[in-house]
Parts: sequence; C-alpha cells; structure tokens
Amino acid sequence: GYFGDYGGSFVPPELQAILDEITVAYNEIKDDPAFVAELTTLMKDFVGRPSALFHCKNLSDKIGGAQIYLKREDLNHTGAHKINHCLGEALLAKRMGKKKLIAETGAGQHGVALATAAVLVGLECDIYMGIIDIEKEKPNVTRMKILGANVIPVTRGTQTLKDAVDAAFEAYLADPVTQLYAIGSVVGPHPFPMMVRDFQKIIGIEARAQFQEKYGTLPNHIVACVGGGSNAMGLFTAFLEDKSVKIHGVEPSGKGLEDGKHAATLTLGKPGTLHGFKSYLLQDDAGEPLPVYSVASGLDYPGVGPQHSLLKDIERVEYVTAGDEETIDALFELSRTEGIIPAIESAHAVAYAMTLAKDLPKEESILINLSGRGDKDIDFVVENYGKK
Ligand SMILES: Cc1ncc(COP(=O)(O)O)c(/C=N/[C@H](C(=O)O)[C@@H](O)C(C)C)c1O
Repeated sequence: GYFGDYGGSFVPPELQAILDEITVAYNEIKDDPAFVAELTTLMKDFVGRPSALFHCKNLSDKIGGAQIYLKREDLNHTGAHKINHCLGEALLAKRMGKKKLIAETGAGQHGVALATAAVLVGLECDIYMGIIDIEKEKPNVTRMKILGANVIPVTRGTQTLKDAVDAAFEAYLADPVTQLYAIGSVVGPHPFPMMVRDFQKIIGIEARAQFQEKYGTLPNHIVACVGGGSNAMGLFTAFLEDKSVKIHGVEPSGKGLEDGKHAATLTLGKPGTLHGFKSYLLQDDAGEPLPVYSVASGLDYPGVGPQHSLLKDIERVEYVTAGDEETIDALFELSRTEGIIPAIESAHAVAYAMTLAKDLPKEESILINLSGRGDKDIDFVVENYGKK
C-alpha cells in the first residue's frame, strides 16, 4: 500500500486488523462482475455518468490563448465528484455486512454524497463536521439531514476538517466492526488512498476517451484542485503514462504563502505522518500538523494523498497554487462567461488554468476537472465578496 516512500498504515494493531479485512474484501470485489455491474449501473442511471466534457469557447476567446475545457463533475447527482467513491464505499460496506457508514466532511459535498449512497444501500450514516464548516456549508448540512444522516458537530481544535477527521477516526476505532469509515479523499491508511483513487479514476478514463473522440488528440495540459487529492487523482490517473500531457495540481495559497494562512501542502510541506499515513504535511518542528486555511472548506487540510507526494517527487505532476482573491474572481468569471457557477474548491483550478491559458497558443488545450458546483457557496460568496 505504498506510493514510493509514502502511504502505508501507521495505526494501532486493533485497527490494522480491520484495515487488513477491508483490503481483503476490496480486492475480492473490485473485479467481481456482479459488483462492477452494480456500480456501473448506478454510475450511469443514478449519478448520470458519463459526465460531459465542455469547451469553454467564450472564456477561451476572451483570454485569447489556449482552449479551455471542463470535465463536468459538477453535473453528477449530489453536485460533485465525491459520489464516485461514496457509491463504491457504500457497496463495499454492504458486502461486508456493515450497518453504518461514517465519515468526515468539510465542504459538505462528501457528507451529502455519503448520506446519499448510504440511503441507496440501506445503511445508517454518521457525518462528522467542524462547527465552522457547519455554519459555512449550511445548504449541504440541511441536505444531509433531509437524507436522514446524523450530522455530528465537532467542536475541538480549529473546528474544521482536520478535527472532523480526528473525531471520525475516534468514532471508527470505538466500533470498527459494525461501521465502515468511508473516507472522503485519497488519504488515510492503506487501502483508502488506493481504493478511493480506483473509484475516482472513471473521471480521467471518460475524459481521455471523450477528448480523443471529439478532437482526435490528447489535451496538452490537465488541471485539478488538490485538497486531499481525490478529484485530481480521478482525472490524472488515466493520463499518467501519456508523457505529452502536462499535469498540474492546484493547492490553495489562501491569503498568502508567507503568513501561514494557506493549505499549500505540496509547496511548503515536508514528509510526515497524519491520520495513519505518510505524505507531505504542513507541520511544526514536533511534526504536529499546522493550522491551515483556505477560502474553500474542501481544501483546508494540512495533509495530502500519498500518491500526490510521489508524483511530486518524480516530477510527473507540477503542484502550483491559487489564492483566495484570484479564485473568487475565477468563480465570477466562469459564471459570467459560461453560465457555470463552480464550487470554490474547483474555482482554484479554473483560476490557475486561466493564468496558464494566457501565454499559450490557441492551438493548445487545457482540460480542467470541474469537481463540483457552487450551489453550496453562493450565499458565502455574495456575503463576503459582494456582487463583484
Ligand atoms: C467540490 C469539491 N472539490 C474538491 C474538493 C477537494 O477534495 P479532493 O478532491 O479530495 O482534493 C472537495 C472536498 N470536499 C470534501 C467534503 O465535501 O467533505 C472535503 O471537505 C473533505 C472530504 C476533505 C469538494 O467538495
């Protein structure tokens, strides 16, 4: 379960036994025709896959450089890419005879997706959420409640994502037999980073085929935002062997890299251990995770998926940043040139792609993973950034 030196599972022995059980169960079902058929059917008929590949002609013409394309994960049922791995995790839990799915959420998209998948497979669902994020992502909290999930407020620490993960892990350790921890990104101890990536890689498989079918070639650049890293690994995986495709992961530089109000783990972090796995980590001298910040709840995590750490070290992916201001500007720009309101998380990728496009010839192409829609963010954006 390693990606170079990264990944692994640094957990208490009793949890290791449970993780081994999950690994065995996952390896048994991942190629089981019945499981694949059930997941494929739900992806098509419930999620609405394949998601569209859209050419942003207006935005591209306005910038006057490379052609910008969007993989429309915002059009999935529940509004983001999270449903891709939540469905897989829910079906796995069902097969393992679990009674409940538990997870953390920050932006609330993973929480909504897991609550949705839990209903579908007939399992209970507990979602741990920092009270700051509960306040900021109200529409998603309401949605989780309507779906019958228990939203459990987390009041410790910075009351955001990292603390929600801590609380969810503690709850899981208290009863790992009847529950499955359906982690929200390509993070956590083995097998989670591998499993979530496997459930997400449908994004890139579809996008690569769609791009070739429509344009007879591969995109020159692909771009995705990176919080824990699941939507990025979802897009990147299918292109890793295509050396002509330049790959960019965009982390939040928030209010600026110099004053610590950011979550640019791969830019400023160094290898460390958090939540049972080894990866780049924004940490203090004692190896404790530093407080992080991003205007996007889904990106303010001090760690990052271990496969991203390897891809950085081998220089297959360039990890860059986008700040709060340029991200909000990109959110409004996409809304007012293409009529698509992106999630703030996804707008980080749009901001970087817009900058990248400027200096590239019109013949070049940039494919962005639009990981989610902005419905959850509209009040926050208007209240905090006016109507721009
Ligand atoms: C629309 C959207 N885009 C990107 C992200 C960042 O998560 P990754 O794709 O795993 O880097 C997120 C992350 N959302 C999670 C959530 O909804 O709970 C996040 O806050 C935690 C699971 C990490 C998101 O909602």
